[in-house]
Amino acid sequence: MPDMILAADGFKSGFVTLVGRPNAGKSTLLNALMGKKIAITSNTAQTTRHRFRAVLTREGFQMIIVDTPGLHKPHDALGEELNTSALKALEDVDVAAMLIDSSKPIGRGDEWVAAQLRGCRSRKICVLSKVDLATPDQIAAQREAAEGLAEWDAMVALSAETGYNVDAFAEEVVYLLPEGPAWFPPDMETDQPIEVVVAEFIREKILRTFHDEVPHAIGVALNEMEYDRKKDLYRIFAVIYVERDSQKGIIIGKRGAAIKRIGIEARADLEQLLGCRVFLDLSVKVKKNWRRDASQIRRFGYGEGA
Ligand SMILES: Nc1nc2c(ncn2[C@@H]2O[C@H](COP(=O)(O)OP(=O)(O)OP(=O)(O)O)[C@@H](O)[C@H]2O)c(=O)[nH]1
Repeated sequence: MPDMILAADGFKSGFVTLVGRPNAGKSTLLNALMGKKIAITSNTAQTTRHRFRAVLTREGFQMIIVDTPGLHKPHDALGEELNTSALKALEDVDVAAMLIDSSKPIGRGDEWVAAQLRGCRSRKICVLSKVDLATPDQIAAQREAAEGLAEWDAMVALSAETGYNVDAFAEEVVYLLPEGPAWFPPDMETDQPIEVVVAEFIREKILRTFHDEVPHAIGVALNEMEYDRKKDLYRIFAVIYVERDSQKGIIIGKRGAAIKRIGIEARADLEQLLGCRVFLDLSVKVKKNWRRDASQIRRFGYGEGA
């Protein structure tokens, strides 16, 4: 990275959080802002489990992005954990950006998220997401409806998928950030340990392969991850935890076909992430009710205090 002035008159820095109901497009926007894949995405709602920090440093600013899990009404212990961390993320951020899917009518979920936002002190940006899926009339109507939800400092209609207006969104965020120095080194892009990112990448492949068949019933733990310097190769041994024998069967598939495909896809992504060859060993274990036990959730590395 070239020399960069990281503390000077006019340098801006601060914390930004992306909120919105599950599937609104928060992780995709985070990846689009970063210009690379950092967060996992999928069609299954509530994909994001970690309070995740990404750091974007450019000439004149540093934004630290907290990608919150979708705010929603909890229905099990995992849900409660997610809600608590989402609400915590709203405190003490400089800018909160609420994503509203342009292609879907505003619903009670959006209203609920907006109500949480109204009470917080941060500056607020309304993001109308996924405009590539909506007609101009739909977007105009959404804009009008969204205006009544909170007192917005700015409103941006964008598509994280095509990249349309992602830069405009970044500019609005920077405009609203306070002046301050860079808090992190400019080449640092995430504060997650690499093991967590690796486990999340594997989980993403499973969610994408099975959609709603095994939605929240899986957790991924790494038993071992070691780098072989001589061979320039990572050896990764991961365990996929499920709640029931039937789920184990689904994940393994006929004669191991499903888990083999997951392994191949995850390995391709991991080789890109780690910049070297990867040997990936996946196994599946049944652990009943792990989702209902909050201490277990922490042990798996999800939620607060992980
Ligand atoms: N067409 C289109 N699809 C998008 C866009 N942004 C996100 N998506 C898709 O919408 C789905 C949900 O996106 P995510 O980024 O995972 O949503 P999220 O808000 O992080 O979801 P949670 O983790 O459940 O809170 C994924 O299938 C994305 O590919 C967009 O701008 N255009």
